[in-house]
Amino acid sequence: MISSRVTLHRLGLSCHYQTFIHRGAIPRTRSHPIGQRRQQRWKSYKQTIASSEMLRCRPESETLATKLTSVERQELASARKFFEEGYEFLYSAESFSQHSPNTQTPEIIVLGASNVGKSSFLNALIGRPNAARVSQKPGKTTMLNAFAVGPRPRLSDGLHDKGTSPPKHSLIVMDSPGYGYKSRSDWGHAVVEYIEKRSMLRGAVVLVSMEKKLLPEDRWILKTLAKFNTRTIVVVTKADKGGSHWATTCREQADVLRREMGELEQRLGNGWTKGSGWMPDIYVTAANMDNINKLGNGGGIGGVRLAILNMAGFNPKAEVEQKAEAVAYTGRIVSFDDICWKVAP
Ligand SMILES: Nc1nc2c(ncn2[C@@H]2O[C@H](COP(=O)(O)OP(=O)(O)OP(=O)(O)O)[C@@H](O)[C@H]2O)c(=O)[nH]1
Ligand SMILES: [Mg+2]
Repeated sequence: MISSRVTLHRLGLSCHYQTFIHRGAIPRTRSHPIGQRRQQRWKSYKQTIASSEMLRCRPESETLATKLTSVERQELASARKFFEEGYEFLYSAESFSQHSPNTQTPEIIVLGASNVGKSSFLNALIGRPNAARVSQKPGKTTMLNAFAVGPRPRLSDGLHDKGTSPPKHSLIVMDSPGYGYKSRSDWGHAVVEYIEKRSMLRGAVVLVSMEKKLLPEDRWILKTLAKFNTRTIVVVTKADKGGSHWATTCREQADVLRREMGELEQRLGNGWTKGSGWMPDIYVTAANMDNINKLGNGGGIGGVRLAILNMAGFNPKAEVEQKAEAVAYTGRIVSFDDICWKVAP
């Protein structure tokens, strides 16, 4: 077994050990030496996950946590600022016809089995532990719930619909009911119609629990996304439940997912390809994401924020790169502070 110190070293992570102890997040048993040893391992493991903003399984990569360049660090900070800027709950919809019309704001949808952590993920994304309701019992979210997030966009005249009030936020994130155990029987219809017809949908984030093997429903949702050529990011959740083998299990899970998406690409041949239809980097998140302050960043949520912004058409990278390298940029600059979205293709 890899010792905790080696694990930390290999992942290139900083140590937030003291912070955890002071916050009382970890019960301490001083008297029993074996108990102490076990506890020590657990602490190291928790801090390993908690202290990385960018936990992702990259194809052919040994490590899960990428050592960040200063540009990437700035991008992560920009993405965080975007998502934590503010949010508003918009509406709940049971069927496609109940969605509010939207011709301006990019949307993304969070999908996954019941209890996989979709609502917790949304809360972690926007840094608001209580925005979407979370429960230990499967079947908590029963409708598609729309949340507007991010800064107020500055729209040029051509982009703003006349006669409507301008949107207050730049992106809509749709929480969804889970499939599988305790889900509504007509779940599939409402979600498939949304994926097929929602014109402002820019992509989906599919959550898969590290605890479970890929479910038939996971395969089905990936196939549906592929069929309608919807850009897809996959996130493995609950990595904290994997014990000392969490990294290996996440990597194996990521390989299975990549193989599945690669086969769909071959079978459908409709342009849903690696890198543009489905993303080969698979992100890993972990632990108590419903309590953001306890964990700091909810595992690799930073990297997912960035991936979502790219998927939705925002481009914090251009701004960061331009600042970092101070080069003359002749293309269109999408500034983060004064964010506006790329014109839809
Ligand atoms: N250990 C651990 N628990 C998590 C994680 N993410 C979420 N949970 C817990 O998993 C349970 C389900 O979380 P939800 O966010 O409600 O899951 P959901 O996918 O929205 O569930 P439904 O709405 O019922 O489909 C809650 O008790 C969460 O606290 C995680 O990364 N690690
Ligand atoms: Mg939910």
